[in-house]
Amino acid sequence: MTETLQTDVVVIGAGAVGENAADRIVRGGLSAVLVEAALVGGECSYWACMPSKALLRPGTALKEAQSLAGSREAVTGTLDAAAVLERRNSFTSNWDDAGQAEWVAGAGIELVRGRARLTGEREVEVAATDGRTLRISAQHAVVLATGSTPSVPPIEGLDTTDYWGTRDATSATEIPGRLIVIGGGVSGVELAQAYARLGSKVTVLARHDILGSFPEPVRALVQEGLEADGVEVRTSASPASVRKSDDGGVEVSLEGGDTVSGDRLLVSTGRHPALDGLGLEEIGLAPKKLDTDDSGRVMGVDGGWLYAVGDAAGKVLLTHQGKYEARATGDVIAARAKQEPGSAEPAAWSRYTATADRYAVPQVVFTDPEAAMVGRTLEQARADGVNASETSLEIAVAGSSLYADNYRGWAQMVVDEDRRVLVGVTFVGPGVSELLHAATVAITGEVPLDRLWHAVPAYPTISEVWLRLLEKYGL
Ligand SMILES: Cc1cc2nc3c(=O)[nH]c(=O)nc-3n(C[C@H](O)[C@H](O)[C@H](O)COP(=O)(O)OP(=O)(O)OC[C@H]3O[C@@H](n4cnc5c(N)ncnc54)[C@H](O)[C@@H]3O)c2cc1C
Ligand SMILES: NC(=O)c1ccc[n+]([C@@H]2O[C@H](COP(=O)([O-])OP(=O)(O)OC[C@H]3O[C@@H](n4cnc5c(N)ncnc54)[C@H](O)[C@@H]3O)[C@@H](O)[C@H]2O)c1
Repeated sequence: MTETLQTDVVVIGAGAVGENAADRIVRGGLSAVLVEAALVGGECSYWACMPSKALLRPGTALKEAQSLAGSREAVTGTLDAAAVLERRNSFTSNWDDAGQAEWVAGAGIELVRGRARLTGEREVEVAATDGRTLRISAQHAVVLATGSTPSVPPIEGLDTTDYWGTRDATSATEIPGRLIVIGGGVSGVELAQAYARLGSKVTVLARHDILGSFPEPVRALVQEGLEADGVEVRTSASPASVRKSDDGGVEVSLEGGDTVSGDRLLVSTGRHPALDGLGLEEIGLAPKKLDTDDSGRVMGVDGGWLYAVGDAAGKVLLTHQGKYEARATGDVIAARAKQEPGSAEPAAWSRYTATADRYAVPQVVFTDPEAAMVGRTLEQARADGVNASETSLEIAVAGSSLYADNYRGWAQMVVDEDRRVLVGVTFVGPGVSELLHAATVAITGEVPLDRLWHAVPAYPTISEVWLRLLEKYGL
């Protein structure tokens, strides 16, 4: 049976990003239908951010207690893996999205459960989970918030071997004896450490180095942290083939001849926008990646009614940044519908653009030590034509020595010398994730270094490293 529905805006995908886009659209006075094929809340809530951080945090808390004389003596046991998994389950609401669906209803958004595809201009068809087919006409816009899909590397034998993706690793109910991780990116290192601390013997296979987008001192300290937990980190290790071993486990053969054996294989080799099966060809698009402007509008679509946000847009694959894009896009759709001034061609840094995507994206890698970076590295800044300098030092201040015995960390600031403002800041060390937002504010606000000098860090905190950086810079 086919039914028709009219609304102002259709949002496809109810991950964190789609939810936020629909919320802003409704707050802006328009109606919105939100279509979800699986769980409302998406990847981050059930298979990514929340469960992975829930798997990591108890190990870090234990390590923190062990890093101080006095509390160290009080810790006599090891992690209770079953209790960690149980706590993880509570953070995913046991993979039940009733609470999220309730929030959607409370926000005045109409939820349709099913798989959506574009069938023409402002037209969406949904194969609903209850068997109906819905044809939805959107008066103003359609927003793609369909997330991303794991990229599977062309490794011989992988298609016939049983392996874990990040979804399996974040929702697992058993701790493998020996875990092989292919991919030394953010997911790979976080999950490697989580499982090592839960009792697995872990080997990471990184094609080049781990955390390739971070400066070298970060990579070195995180690698040391992994190795301290017994993780074997093999860099410049390219898997050539994979096969099931005779003992029921898995064997990975590396280019050059070495073989690594394990009980489980985790493949975490990146993700790409989920655009397949969306009917983009119906409107003359067939991209691997969409081209969007800073308001989220997809370029090359007559009438400018199609938008993409979050992982689907493929600019920054991070929840907080996708939600930021969703706020800008939701607001601009509502404003354009009302022809509000400044919404047609919004200025950079207006509420209708996600300008920070280009200058000030913060990211934390929740390993122990943590790695935290915002903005550009020295190399990125120079490649962008910025007259950039770098100042870096080891984190060794009163606050860090109190935080942990034998504290080790490193900090770097990248300065645009022509404007004397920060364009990038990186920290690595225990507890540095909470330092990052100060850097994000300084970069986004383009705070002049001579004024930043007057932002005095409280004593004794790890933030004192800001003062040391500015002093070393020459202030
Ligand atoms: C292991 C792991 C850990 C991570 N940890 C972090 C972290 O700590 N911090 C961080 O910021 N980011 C983290 N990320 C990245 C983060 O998970 C993503 O950036 C975020 O989930 C993207 O949100 P989204 O709403 O764009 O997409 P998703 O959360 O993927 O949501 C998209 C939704 O669209 C639905 N959908 C797709 N196609 C259709 C269709 N045709 N019809 C209807 N519905 C459809 C899907 O079912 C899904 O629910 C992590 C990623 C991984 C893999
Ligand atoms: N804490 C966080 O914010 C967090 C945590 C996890 C994931 N994420 C995000 O989710 C996205 C996906 O994470 P990810 O770690 O899968 O992707 P990624 O792009 O960060 O890392 C993928 C890694 O796999 C490697 N790789 C690719 N093909 C390979 C092959 N054939 N053999 C060996 N190695 C190969 C790459 O060199 C890279 O190091 C990322 O954009 C990341 O930012 C964020």
